[in-house]
Amino acid sequence: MSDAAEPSLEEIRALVGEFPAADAEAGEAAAERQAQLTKPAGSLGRLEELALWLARWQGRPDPSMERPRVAVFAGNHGIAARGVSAYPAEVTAQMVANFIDGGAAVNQLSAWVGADLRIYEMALDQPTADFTQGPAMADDDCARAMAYGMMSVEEGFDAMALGEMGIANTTSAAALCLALFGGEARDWVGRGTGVDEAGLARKVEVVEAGLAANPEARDEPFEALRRLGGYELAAITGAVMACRLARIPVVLDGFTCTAAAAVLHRLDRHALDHCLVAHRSVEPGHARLLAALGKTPLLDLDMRLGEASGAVLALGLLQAACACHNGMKTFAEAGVSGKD
Ligand SMILES: O=C(O)c1ccc[n+]([C@@H]2O[C@H](COP(=O)([O-])O)[C@@H](O)[C@H]2O)c1
Ligand SMILES: Cc1cc2nc[nH]c2cc1C
Repeated sequence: MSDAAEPSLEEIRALVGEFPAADAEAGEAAAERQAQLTKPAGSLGRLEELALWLARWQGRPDPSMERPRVAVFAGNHGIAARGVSAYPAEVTAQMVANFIDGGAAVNQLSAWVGADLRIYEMALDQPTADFTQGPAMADDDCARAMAYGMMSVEEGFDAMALGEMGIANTTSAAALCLALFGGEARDWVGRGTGVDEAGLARKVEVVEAGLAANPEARDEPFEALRRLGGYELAAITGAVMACRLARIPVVLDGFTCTAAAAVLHRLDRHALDHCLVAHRSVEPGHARLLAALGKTPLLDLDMRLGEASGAVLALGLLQAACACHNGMKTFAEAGVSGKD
């Protein structure tokens, strides 16, 4: 039974219909300034696009990246017991301890960009159910995880970088993508933390068994999330929604994080307009997913770590885009001759 204070999945789903559009006026004002900056038109390439995208979603002609937040959600998965990861399930909690202690890659990268890093640990001692046997989450557990992710979003941040930690979650993400976008299990499955050939074959089997046990996952995106996702994935879906409602730009990390956000794309193809994908993960399903979403990642650094590492790197590029956009002189200010 769902508590009166806790929203149901239906109530959360209804929020998609309330998603605001970007601020076109702020975008136009930013574009007008950009056209006057001391560079050949378009010569800063995607840095120019990034500045305009930030301006539209922040609703200001001078986009800011002084206050970025990083949110990493951690959860455990019942399917971890099926030998689908190169690492044991205990690593999820051990890495959370490492994040809190400051010893992980995401800590160093967050310090490098000056981001506020938050770790959200989600009932690590209670993994989701094994989705080869039925739904991973009950309705109210999934709704609660989504609401938890939504609550991580506070006003006052310039952008939100999202990421996850959860042993076995690349298998969950693969099953989710198969339910959302179709194809074959092998199209969405990869080596994750580094499984061998036998591990890869087990991942394919587990994804196929998951879809066989949860045929309803193909019918509706939130059902796919509930049946095949995990707590950290549901929290990411919720955080992406809350950012959209607050018009906070989002930077998505790798395959697992993008898969969680993709649930919303299947409900509304403009639902992820406030999101950019930081990098293309080595996980082969990520390229396929990016194509399905029509998103071009910013970076391709052969990374496959997760924990928001790629997303935080991309925050650095957003800061560079803002520095140029706000700090450069115009042709008139600098006394540089324009195009003939
Ligand atoms: O998101 C990605 O692109 C990604 C690719 C490979 C591994 N990961 C991370 O590794 C864990 C999942 O890998 P696995 O092999 O346990 O499914 C999880 O903690 C993720 O953060 C993440
Ligand atoms: C060590 C380790 C660190 C991680 N960070 C995110 N996912 C991870 C998976 C493992 C195995």
